[in-house]
Amino acid sequence: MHPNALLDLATELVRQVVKLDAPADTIVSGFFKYHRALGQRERHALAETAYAVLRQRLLYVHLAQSGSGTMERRLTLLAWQGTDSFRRGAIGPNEQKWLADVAAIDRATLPEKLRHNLPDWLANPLKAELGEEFWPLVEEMDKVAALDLRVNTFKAKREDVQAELKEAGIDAEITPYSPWGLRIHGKPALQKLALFTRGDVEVQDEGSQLLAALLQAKRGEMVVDFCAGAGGKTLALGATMRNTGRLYAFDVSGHRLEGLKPRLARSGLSNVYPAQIAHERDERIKRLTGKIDRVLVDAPCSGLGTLRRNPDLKWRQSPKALEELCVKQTAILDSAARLVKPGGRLVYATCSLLRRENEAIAEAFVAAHPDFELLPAAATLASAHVERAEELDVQGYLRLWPHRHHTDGFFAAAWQRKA
Ligand SMILES: C[S@@+](CC[C@H](N)C(=O)[O-])C[C@H]1O[C@@H](n2cnc3c(N)ncnc32)[C@H](O)[C@@H]1O
Repeated sequence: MHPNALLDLATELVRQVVKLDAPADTIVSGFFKYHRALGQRERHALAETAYAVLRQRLLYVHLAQSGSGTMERRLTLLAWQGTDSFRRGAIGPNEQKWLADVAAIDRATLPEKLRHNLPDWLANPLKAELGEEFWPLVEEMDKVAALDLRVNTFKAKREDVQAELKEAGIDAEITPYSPWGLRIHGKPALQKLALFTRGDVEVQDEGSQLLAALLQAKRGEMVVDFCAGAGGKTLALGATMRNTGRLYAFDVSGHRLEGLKPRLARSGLSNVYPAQIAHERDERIKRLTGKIDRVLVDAPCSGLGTLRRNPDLKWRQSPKALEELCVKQTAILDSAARLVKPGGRLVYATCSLLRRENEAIAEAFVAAHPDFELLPAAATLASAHVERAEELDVQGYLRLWPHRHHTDGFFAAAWQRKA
């Protein structure tokens, strides 16, 4: 495609994502469905440019106050993630000069807000939580996440999958913590590989894999994945259960549960029972009261731990939405806890970085439920063959940070119901 035409398309995509009226990944995939002729490298340049605008939106909007052309074109030129020669081929001397002038600005002299590119309601609690580590987190969240795979150990061995990927020209390293993980840098097309279609691997961030390790569902048990969605964690739990016992996958969204079906078919698991529920107090759930060995609550949350992949969330979430989520999290956790039998295990997890959705919810839960006692994360994870588990534990909770662990941000608390 001619550079001018590609830049125009990139500008159009940026125009759509900065409206912030829908999730960026939905907009990007819809855009590519419409523009089918775009090649792999062109798609990559366009998507990464749109994401770069979202990551550093405050900075780019500030810099784009100068220059000419539409605001979206200026943002696109500033954030361009394709080759530089391509960008040069699409612009005239005036834009060239403007870009050079902007590049000469010393970013370190800019106000703090333009350097961290976060709304105050998010920057302030993170600074309070992390102190000097706030800036390494900011830096890490501006990076593109690596691609993590979870090996389906019900079907395959990690070293065999690694060798098969190597044969396909893909270098995959063993993840530092998860006993089932492989990490790939770059974005090779995996969907057509035999090991993907036959269900030997699933794409899953190492952090998500560690939540399944914390629940440690075993052979023959009754297990509930209370907020199963498209079943990323369900599949990991089914594999640790070695396809035995009974694993209920609940969610209020039938659409999300639909997404589980093809993955389940690939996985070879037949112990999973997906069911759409109306809400967390659904009659179907009540029948399971006190009968379940292990319950996972992968709660709906702000998703702010996934900013590397979903940078639009920092602009689309709000303090009000956060408060509503916290009410929901408390209600779901309360209902899910009723299912756990004496001696059974409950795990509450989010992919949020904020205390408000994490420690605060967990602390309020134990205050209201003295029959649940914390299972310290380090020892619990170590017993599930997680390497260097002590690095993941903060005050007994699993706490994953992008800049410390190179995973998405996650929180999880595991409790045992007293017998
Ligand atoms: C963080 S996502 C789950 C992701 C999923 N566990 C995975 O690994 O792919 C949270 C899910 O909670 C679901 N949810 C929201 N309210 C719920 C409720 N009251 N009861 C059960 N699930 C609920 C949402 O539909 C969403 O799929």
